[in-house]
Amino acid sequence: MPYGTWLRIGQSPLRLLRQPRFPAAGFWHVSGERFFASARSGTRAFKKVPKLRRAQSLIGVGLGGSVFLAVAFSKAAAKAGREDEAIWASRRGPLAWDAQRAIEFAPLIPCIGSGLVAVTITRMYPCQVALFRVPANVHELVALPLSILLAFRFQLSYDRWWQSRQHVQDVSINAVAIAMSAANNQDSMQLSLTGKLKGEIEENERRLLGLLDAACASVEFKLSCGKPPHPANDSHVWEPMDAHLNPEDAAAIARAAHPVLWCFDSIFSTIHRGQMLGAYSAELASGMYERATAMLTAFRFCQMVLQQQSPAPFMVHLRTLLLVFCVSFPFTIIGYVGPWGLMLMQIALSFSLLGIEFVSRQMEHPFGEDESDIPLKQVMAGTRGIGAVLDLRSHVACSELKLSGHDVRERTATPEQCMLTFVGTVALRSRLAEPNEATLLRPPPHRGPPGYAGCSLGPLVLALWPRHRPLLARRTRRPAEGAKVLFVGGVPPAMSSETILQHMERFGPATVVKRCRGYLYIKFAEPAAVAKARAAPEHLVEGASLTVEPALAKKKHWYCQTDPEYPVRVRKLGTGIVHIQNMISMAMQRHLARRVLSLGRSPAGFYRPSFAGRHLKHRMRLSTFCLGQHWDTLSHEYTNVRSDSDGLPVLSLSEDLLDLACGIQHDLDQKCKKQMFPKMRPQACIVNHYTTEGSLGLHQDLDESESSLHEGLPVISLSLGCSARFLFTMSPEEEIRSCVLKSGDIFIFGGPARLLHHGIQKVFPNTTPKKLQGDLASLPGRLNLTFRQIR
Ligand SMILES: O=C(O)CCC(=O)C(=O)O
Ligand SMILES: [Fe+2]
Repeated sequence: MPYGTWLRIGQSPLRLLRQPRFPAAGFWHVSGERFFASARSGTRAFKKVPKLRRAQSLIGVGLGGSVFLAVAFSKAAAKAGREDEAIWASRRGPLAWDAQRAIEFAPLIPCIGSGLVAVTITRMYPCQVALFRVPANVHELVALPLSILLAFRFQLSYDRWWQSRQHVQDVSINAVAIAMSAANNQDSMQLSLTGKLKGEIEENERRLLGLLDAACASVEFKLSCGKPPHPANDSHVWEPMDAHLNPEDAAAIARAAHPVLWCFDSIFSTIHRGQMLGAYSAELASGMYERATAMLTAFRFCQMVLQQQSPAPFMVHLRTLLLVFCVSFPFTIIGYVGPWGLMLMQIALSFSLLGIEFVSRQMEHPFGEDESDIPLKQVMAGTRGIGAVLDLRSHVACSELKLSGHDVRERTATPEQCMLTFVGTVALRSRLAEPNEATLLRPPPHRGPPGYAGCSLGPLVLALWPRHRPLLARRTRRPAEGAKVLFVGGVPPAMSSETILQHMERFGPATVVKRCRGYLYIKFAEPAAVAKARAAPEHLVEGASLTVEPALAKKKHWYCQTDPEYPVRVRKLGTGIVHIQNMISMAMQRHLARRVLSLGRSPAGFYRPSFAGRHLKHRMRLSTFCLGQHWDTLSHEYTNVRSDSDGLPVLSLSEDLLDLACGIQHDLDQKCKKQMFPKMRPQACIVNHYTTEGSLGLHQDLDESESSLHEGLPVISLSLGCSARFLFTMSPEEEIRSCVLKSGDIFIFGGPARLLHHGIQKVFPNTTPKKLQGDLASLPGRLNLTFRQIR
């Protein structure tokens, strides 16, 4: 049909075509008509519009050139070993033609089919194409719900993949942590125990290590459904599930209907037995139980992901819309673009929309044999090695460990140091394949106590390099006077200071500087004696295990943040409400963490309080202990003894903590250049510990004296460890606001906001700063210290 006829015939039905309904139809509209015309009448149409032809050629060359450049860049990146940039050229890229390609083209086939039908129609009935067109508005109506569903689907599947990956990691990390807690404790026990009991404890520890190893192997087996992983996800070393189990356990796991549950059941009973044998303190055991429960929870999550598909109504609806949209698309643009353009657009649209759906489907099943599936064996391999590494340690006495050729034999080490040295060695040997785990287990960089110097390479090298000795001395920043004083915690109320002094004098001449409830300070004549006392594996006095750490030097404001990585920011959240981000230095945070741990472990340490509900007593979702004055959660009074639990005298509030609270107020005033709150001198400090399941309902701190409340003396709250969402409001009728309190943050409320309603809604797991993880390893979660003046 000649070109003129086409236009003439097209007057009535094809008038529609002139109204650009499809995006960018203006340009393509003309070109499409001319293309169809040219198909019938040779190249006449193009000859008439040479500019248009040039433009089309330029666009073609531009697109082709971009693809060529992208591929060339990817190839160059692949050659340079930059796998992350080699997307197009990699064996997972869209241009790969083997089964490794990450994107499937198969779903394009039906869509290409409908494109071909549309092209055939335009060829056969060029004058009637308008009759076959689906109005663009219909497509727009379908496009909106479709894009919402696709975005939702993609996000959820990606989260599902990523969360599963994290949960697999959690299984592995918690297994390592339990193994290390057990072995670390075992080390200190070994030195004080002999005979049958020691044998039983050792046997129990070996069993626990074997069970943890079997738990990891059985979790892998269950999640991979026994199928071998993709070669890229395989691990070099993979022993059978029962490789480290004793013969009875090996037989039992073979018989067990559900080996994973059997392993966890046995892990729980082994921890319990360790506790019965006296190998693990209640706190240590409860930490281990918590980690074992976290492992089980993580496994359960992965199992749910394995078994649970996305709900059918959602999937059916999404895919129906998708199919309707993609298959009918060529009939919307029919007549607007030429056959080639139509096919290209159809392929591009189907590829992008179906691509989202099929990528989502791949991620929805994160366990399997595909390369993009979670590398279960690789994640677990590092953990499975840990049993052997810990076993190995028992053959290598800590005092003989050599760290990268530097003999540290001269340094007598505490179990804590041994652990750090050991972990350092493990990391150096790269026994833990996973970079995350190695980072997690790496000892925190040396900052504080000089005794740690033997445990990390940096200070050791500095110490051996004379030019840098002054630098090292500065980093330890403990004045000579402070270095002679030792803080002794865990002191039972009935134990006399003389008895403790007698015990300590074996390290050097000493005097008692100050005796408080629950702890005391000893001053030695020589700083070396402090190091010796700290290096002793245990301080058992009249059956009580005392904890020691160097006392803090009294240096003004040394607790303040100086690290530019953590900028201090004062946020005024309302009249009388201030949040100071990152106020407390990492050195102080570590010191506080150790102090809280040592006090919390003593007899008057952490307990789980209850509060009186209307009919029943409820247990609070946190553990607590008080310093200075005890806050009775049942009678809501401050007392000198723990009247709502064991009746023990409350631990004293040490002067350094008191100074800290006063210093914080002083510093805040300096920063804000005015007095922010009436001056408060704390008489009580409540120390709370929240696990990641912990929370504290909205409440007011009302139990201080009327005058304290009336004057608006502030409550100062200091956070350590995991971050938490803190809720607050002036009255329950008003909007509840929230802020995230991170480790080292201070929250103060006082003045007109003294009766603020506040609480902790959620503790975010795995948010403890890396440098603090080592100190809080046996008490993961969040710590909070609130200072208040009672009278
Ligand atoms: O943990 C916190 O941040 C709040 C503690 C608290 O409100 C309290 O102990 O009264
Ligand atoms: Fe409170």
